[in-house]
Amino acid sequence: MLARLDQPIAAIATAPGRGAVGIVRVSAKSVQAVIEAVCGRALKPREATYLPFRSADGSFIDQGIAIHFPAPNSYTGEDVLELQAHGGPVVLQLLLARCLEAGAGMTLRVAEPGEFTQRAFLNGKLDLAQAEAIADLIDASTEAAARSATRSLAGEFSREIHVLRDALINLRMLVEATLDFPEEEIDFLQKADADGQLQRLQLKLGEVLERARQGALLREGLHVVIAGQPNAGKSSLLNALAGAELAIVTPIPGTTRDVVRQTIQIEGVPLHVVDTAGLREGADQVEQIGIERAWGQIEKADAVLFLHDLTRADAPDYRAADDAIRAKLPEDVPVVDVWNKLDAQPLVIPAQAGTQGSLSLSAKTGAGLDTLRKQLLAIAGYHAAPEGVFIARERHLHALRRVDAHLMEAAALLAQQAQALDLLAEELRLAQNALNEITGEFNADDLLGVIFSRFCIGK
Ligand SMILES: Nc1nc2c(c(=O)[nH]1)N(C=O)[C@@H](CNc1ccc(C(=O)N[C@@H](CCC(=O)O)C(=O)O)cc1)CN2
Ligand SMILES: Nc1nc2c(ncn2[C@@H]2O[C@H](COP(=O)(O)OP(=O)(O)OP(=O)(O)O)[C@@H](O)[C@H]2O)c(=O)[nH]1
Repeated sequence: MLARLDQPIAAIATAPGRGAVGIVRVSAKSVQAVIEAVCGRALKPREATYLPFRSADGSFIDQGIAIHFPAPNSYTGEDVLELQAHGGPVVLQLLLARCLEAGAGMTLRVAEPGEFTQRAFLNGKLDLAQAEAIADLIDASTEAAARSATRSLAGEFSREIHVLRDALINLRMLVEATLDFPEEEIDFLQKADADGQLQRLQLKLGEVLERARQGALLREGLHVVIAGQPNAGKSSLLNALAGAELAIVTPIPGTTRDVVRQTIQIEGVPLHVVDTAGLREGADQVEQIGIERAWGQIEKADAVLFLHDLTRADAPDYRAADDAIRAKLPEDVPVVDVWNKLDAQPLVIPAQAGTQGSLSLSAKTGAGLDTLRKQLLAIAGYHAAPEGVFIARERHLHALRRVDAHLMEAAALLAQQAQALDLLAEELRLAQNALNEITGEFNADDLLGVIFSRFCIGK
């Protein structure tokens, strides 16, 4: 692996397919050999030069722009050459092949996915959270997700983590110093307000965790399943939410036989909506498979919109069939009772106990859709002002929750009048490790450096 990290790499940096401009990038200890062979002249550092890209036989592959980013001032921190050509798949493949040929002497190879960014991380250009934010920015499905990824990329998330880490290091210094001078122990910790420090740290961690949770929501989105009896208007609701005719709508019960998916957004939160086959007994074989798939989707959902037909709300057999469905809904998935066709039957239906609420709307006219959208955001727990959110991943949330658990342990130990100072120290150490996982900084010397620089050990 390490040897591979030393190898020069090249790749087409732009999306596959046709485009106005396409870029081939080379990163190596030195890209001079490739510059000489392909550009046929020296390049001024970090300056765009318009020139022909040359084949080995001297013919031109394309006329384009070349930029040399001398190490270490480049995206990867290595020597980087960028060739900006016309964006055709064939011309870019030819240019890449030409670079590989020109760099054969230094074993230039095609980069693996993420390898340029991995080098940027290893060369200290970015930390791990920032590197992940680059991928999240590229994958963002809404503007809010993209903006919060940019904030993480700019280091906002990492800065919050560093603030937590610095406070944690201070506390660890206190505890570890107390360990070294046991006769002063309790006094020392009390005087330095170790309790207060820990409490403030926990409070701050709670805030960061909440912001990260909002960011993770922007990244992952919410999986919502529309379920209910045939003809309740499930496909109509999907279409109304999406603002497009995606699913087939007919008055014939059992129209939707397979799941239909669509990602829409509410205030920037991606919503993965699934329309399912109507749930009923005595369906034919194909419909039955659709119904089984519907239940499979319901079990995996973050929320279920249980759709009912308001015009049939008074029919005992209709209510009985709804009750049968309700009895089978998983307990741990939030359910919203949605009474549809409000335009045809203007009735207000009492809230169903034990659900995330009940509302009525018309998929046909759109009345009540806004209330539903707000309800979905509330279930997701999304309430952030988008400018305060930074993108985060499940991995980050997991690490932050582990930090939280270690700090709770530490608080419990501290409350026991420091009878187990070494255990307390260990909990704080584990908390810091979990924090460091987020930014990818695992270096134990960090802590030692700070301790030694601030404490006079000989004293
Ligand atoms: N043409 C082009 N556009 C691009 C990229 C690229 O590689 N090429 N990027 C890549 O994905 C992104 C920009 N990322 C970059 C990050 C750092 C440096 C760079 O030269 N850094 C130096 C100098 C910094 C400075 O002058 O402030 C350094 O870090 O020392 C360049 C691009 C998006 N746009
Ligand atoms: N008046 C009125 N009719 C509606 C409304 N929503 C849906 N419908 C009608 O109800 C019928 C069934 O709608 P669909 O959206 O196909 O219902 P579904 O629940 O997907 O049906 P299945 O595919 O059978 O499960 C169609 O004739 C729709 O036009 C509404 O808000 N008001």
